[in-house]
Amino acid sequence: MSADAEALKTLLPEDAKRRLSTLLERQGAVTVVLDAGGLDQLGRDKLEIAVKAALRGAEGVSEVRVALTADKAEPAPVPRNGPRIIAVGSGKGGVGKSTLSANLAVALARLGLRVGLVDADIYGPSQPRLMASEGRKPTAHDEKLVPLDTQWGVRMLSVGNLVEPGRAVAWRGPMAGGALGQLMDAHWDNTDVIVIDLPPGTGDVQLTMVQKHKPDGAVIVSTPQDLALIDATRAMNFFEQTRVPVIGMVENMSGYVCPHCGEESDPFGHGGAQDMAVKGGVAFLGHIPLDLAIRQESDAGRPPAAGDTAQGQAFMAVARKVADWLEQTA
Ligand SMILES: Nc1ncnc2c1ncn2[C@@H]1O[C@H](COP(=O)(O)OP(=O)(O)OP(=O)(O)O)[C@@H](O)[C@H]1O
Repeated sequence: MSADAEALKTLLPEDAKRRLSTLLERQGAVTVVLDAGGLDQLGRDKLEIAVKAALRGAEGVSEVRVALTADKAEPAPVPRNGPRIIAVGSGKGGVGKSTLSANLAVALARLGLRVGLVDADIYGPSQPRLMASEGRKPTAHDEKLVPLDTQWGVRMLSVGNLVEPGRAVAWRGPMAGGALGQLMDAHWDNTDVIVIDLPPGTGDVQLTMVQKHKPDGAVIVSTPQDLALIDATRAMNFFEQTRVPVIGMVENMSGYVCPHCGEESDPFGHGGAQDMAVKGGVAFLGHIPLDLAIRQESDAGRPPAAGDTAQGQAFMAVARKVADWLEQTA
């Protein structure tokens, strides 16, 4: 552990020091994992607030994320025989993370895998629209949700299928964590891989999700713009800190193909994410063009990856690399 992290540990309230499992610091972003065993909701809230208050003012700290886990005495997670888990993350919203997640799931299914899709983007669930399951409600048996079937062979669960649109927006961290737990602990038998569409950013909800459900790997989506790339770096650091291997980076909205004349231009630049992947030592999984057809088809609930258009091929190329990674790390 670096000297900075050691110094930060001394600033924690006494109770938090006793409960500390991990404290990591990277470029001003501090990740704190605490054992919240025996605490009720009020106690958990107080602990989280106290830790954030203690560290936020500290020199060089720009961001504090807190994850509260169950009792420390609980056995460490054993290797699962269940589905592999791939988290799709981004440093910020609007870069096409949900679009990529849906199309990656459909493309992996086309490659012959049995695929599940979990929409963990609880504050803006868009998978029901992208996967044409709006208004459908999953059933439950044995107190576990049964994923919805879709016409592309991908089974899915989204908070958007559980609550009325807009209702989840007011949820606080623990409620959000509970809802995500239900989506993950569902009947995912006969599934090879679950693709999780994470909420944008690198905050507490993402941290809890990653701590609790231990993805096997992460795919990071970015646009080629400089600002988006700064955020993508944060996402990369986040997965590194939480010990989730980064499978690679996808550059979305890369090169604009004019629907009228077919000419290609680069409104957001081109290749930035690829350069960053190379510099950061992570694999580059491919470019997805900025193409009106992708938005129109996605909005209409027809994932482009299901077709053989140029857009569909771009998603298939990314999925092939992810499938290779899954095979190599099996
Ligand atoms: N390659 C693309 N070409 C054209 N439009 C795209 C492309 N990728 C995504 N979009 C559009 O951009 C918008 C944002 O995409 P999306 O919802 O997937 O992003 P997000 O990163 O998941 O956003 P949020 O963080 O808000 O959930 C959508 O309208 C989507 O259809």
